[in-house]
Amino acid sequence: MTVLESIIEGVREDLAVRESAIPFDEIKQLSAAAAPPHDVLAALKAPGVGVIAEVKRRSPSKGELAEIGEPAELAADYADAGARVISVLTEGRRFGGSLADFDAVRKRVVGTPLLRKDFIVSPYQVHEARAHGADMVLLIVAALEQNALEALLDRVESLGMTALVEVHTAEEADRALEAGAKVIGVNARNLHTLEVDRDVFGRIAPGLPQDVLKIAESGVRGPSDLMAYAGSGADAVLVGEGLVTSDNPKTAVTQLVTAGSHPACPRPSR
Ligand SMILES: O=P(O)(O)OC[C@@H](O)[C@@H](O)c1c[nH]c2ccccc12
Repeated sequence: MTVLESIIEGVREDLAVRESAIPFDEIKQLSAAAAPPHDVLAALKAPGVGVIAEVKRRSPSKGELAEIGEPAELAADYADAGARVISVLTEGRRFGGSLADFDAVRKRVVGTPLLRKDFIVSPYQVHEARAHGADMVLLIVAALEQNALEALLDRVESLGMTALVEVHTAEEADRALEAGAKVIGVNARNLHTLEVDRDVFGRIAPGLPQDVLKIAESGVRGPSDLMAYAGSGADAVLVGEGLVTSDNPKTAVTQLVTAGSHPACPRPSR
C-alpha cells in the first residue's frame, strides 16, 4: 500500500463516522443554506504571483511541524499579510487538522477565500466543505478514478466553489484537463513516496493551456523558490511547512507576497 492509499483508508473510516452523525440529505441542506462562496478565480487572477498560505500542524513526511494552538490567529496573520487564499488541512490522522480548525478560521477570516485541504473521495465531503463555508476544495487526481474526478469537479462547481485539481505527472495533468479543471496544482511531492522534486512544476506547467490557472504546491522555502516557480509560469504558490515552521509566519507571508508583486518577478502569462 502506498502512503496515499493508507491515508485514504483512514479518511474513509472517519467519513463513515461523520456520515452516520449527519446523513447526506442533511449535509446537502446545510450546504445549500451556507453563505455564498467567494470568487476564488478572481482572487487568483489578481496581478502578480499569489500566495496560498496553509494551516498545517503535521505531515506524513516530517511529523510534527508546529503546534498551532490558535489556527484562527495564524490564519488572520496570513490574511493580513496578503495571502490570496488560506488553506486549512482538515485531515486528522496524518496532518493533525480538523473541521473544527476550519470553522475557527472561517469565523475569524471573512474576507479571504478558504480552501478545505483534505482527501476528497465522496460527494458528501464536497457538501460538507460548503456547509462549513469553504470556497475551494482540493481534488487529487492520483486518488480518483476519472469518472469520480469528473463527478466531483461538477459537484464542486455546481455549489459555486472552485476545485484545485492536483497533479504530479503529465498523465495526471491530461486527466485534469480532460475533466475540465480551471485551476491545476502541480504538487512537487509525490504522494505515493513523499519525495519532493521542485522541478516537476517546470516540466508540467509550460504544457498547460494559457487560460488554466497554475499553482505550484509544496517545497517553497522562501522568495527565491517563489521566483523560480514564477519563471515557469506559476500564478500562485501553495506554502505550508515553510510558514508554520518560521519564527514569524506573518513576516514570512509578507516576504513571499512582496516577491510575488515585485517588478523583477516573472509575470503569469495570461
Ligand atoms: O508544506 P509544504 O511543503 O509547503 O506543502 C504545502 C502543500 O503543498 C501540501 O501540504 C500538500 C499538497 N498537496 C497535498 C495533499 C494533501 C495534503 C497536503 C498537501
